[in-house]
Amino acid sequence: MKTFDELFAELSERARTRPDGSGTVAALDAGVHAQGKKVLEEAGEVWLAAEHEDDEHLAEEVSQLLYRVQVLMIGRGLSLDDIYRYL
Ligand SMILES: N=c1c2ncn([C@@H]3O[C@H](COP(=O)(O)OP(=O)(O)OP(=O)(O)O)[C@@H](O)[C@H]3O)c2ncn1[C@@H]1O[C@H](COP(=O)(O)O)[C@@H](O)[C@H]1O
Repeated sequence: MKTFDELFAELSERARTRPDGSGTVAALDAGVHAQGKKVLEEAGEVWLAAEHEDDEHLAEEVSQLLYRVQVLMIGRGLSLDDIYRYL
């Protein structure tokens, strides 16, 4: 189990060290267009799960959306503070 900030730190480290076999490195290399499509895809799955699935399934979909948003943020070079100053 990890928090939003801990996942962001882990993904930032993946971006920095680029370990073999990392899905995050592949997602970053795919570029902002592919990253944005993933965000939209996961957002749609969250919406559908909220309407039709149980809490467990919904929570899993939300976790995937958060992951995809973090990949897009790191791809564009945004930090957590860049976001938090608007919350
Ligand atoms: N939290 C996640 C996470 N959430 C979602 N995903 C990716 O998103 C996929 C699920 O999304 P989809 O529904 O689009 O499934 P899919 O279409 O079969 O996936 P793709 O073929 O598009 O990859 C998963 O198979 C993962 O590839 C994640 N990949 C990694 N993490 C975490 O990120 C960290 C770094 O991971 P690596 O970079 O892979 O080492 C680790 O802590 C992981 O647990």
